[in-house]
Amino acid sequence: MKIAILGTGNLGYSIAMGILSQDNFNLKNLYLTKRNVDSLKKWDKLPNVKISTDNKKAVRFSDVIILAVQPKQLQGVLEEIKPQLNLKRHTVISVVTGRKINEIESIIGNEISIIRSMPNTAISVGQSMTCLSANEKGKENIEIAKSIFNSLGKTMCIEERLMQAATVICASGIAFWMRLIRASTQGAVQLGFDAEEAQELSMQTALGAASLLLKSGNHPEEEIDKVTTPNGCTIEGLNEMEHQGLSSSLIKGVKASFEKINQI
Ligand SMILES: NC(=O)C1=CN([C@@H]2O[C@H](COP(=O)(O)OP(=O)(O)OC[C@H]3O[C@@H](n4cnc5c(N)ncnc54)[C@H](OP(=O)(O)O)[C@@H]3O)[C@@H](O)[C@H]2O)C=CC1
Ligand SMILES: O=C(O)[C@@H]1CCC=N1
Repeated sequence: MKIAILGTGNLGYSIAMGILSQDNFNLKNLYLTKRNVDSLKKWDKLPNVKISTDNKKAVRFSDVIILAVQPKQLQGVLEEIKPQLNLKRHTVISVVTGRKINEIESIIGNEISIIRSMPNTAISVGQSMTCLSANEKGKENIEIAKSIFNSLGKTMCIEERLMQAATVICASGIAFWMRLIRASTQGAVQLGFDAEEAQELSMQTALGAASLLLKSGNHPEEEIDKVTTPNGCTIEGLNEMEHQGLSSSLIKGVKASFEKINQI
């Protein structure tokens, strides 16, 4: 596969990390662009990686174009690469928040494959939850996007109207879960663990909770019932958390994030 990432910032870099660290990724060429390429220099010597400021050249040498610039930068990049795009050859994948497929089509046309994708930064370690939706032409090439993102985590094809919600739950969501892990770590330190031990306990417990639900297919409350011994310490802690608004504050945070995304 010949892939270009236009805008190798936080997310683009994470995608590149994921691609380059997968042994079985079918990669022929990875073109990485940004305006100041200093932060990408460490990859300069890899035989199948090209670092450049030249978006047009990156498009000419690639089949799959991943757009990972900030929302306000997208229009300029699309206008710049439009003359290089080949309707039959290229698949354009945008990870840009809040920019709809029809906005992209209004610049590069609707005869080219356009896929909107929402991964998260765990893509760097092959554990992203990535949502995908496509324009009519892109539906023919959705397997290309699936094969990229399935090798870097899991994918779900969704209706485009849900893409903003997916951004909050999965892309912003990773920050929400990190903050919960940090809060649990702080609790563990208060109970006597040193910081490093505390973080390890929190991280593995979070991983265990998610793995248990994924593998068993059970509802969280079914698993919670197995932990809450009657009159025990777990229900005491859980109820206090709920009195303080744990679920409510999470839901309100998700809603606030969703309201903001519609203004981006
Ligand atoms: N960060 C995240 O976790 C997630 C981000 N997203 C979305 O992904 C996109 C990127 O986000 P993020 O990585 O955080 O942002 P960054 O600002 O870190 O990355 C954007 C990159 O684009 C580069 N860039 C800007 N203009 C151009 C240009 N004309 N040509 C080539 N490169 C350019 C910038 O580098 P330079 O200035 O050197 O050119 C920068 O490295 C955004 O739309 C964001 O909403 C989606 C999901 C998760
Ligand atoms: O915070 C943001 O706007 C972007 C989108 C999701 C993650 N980062």
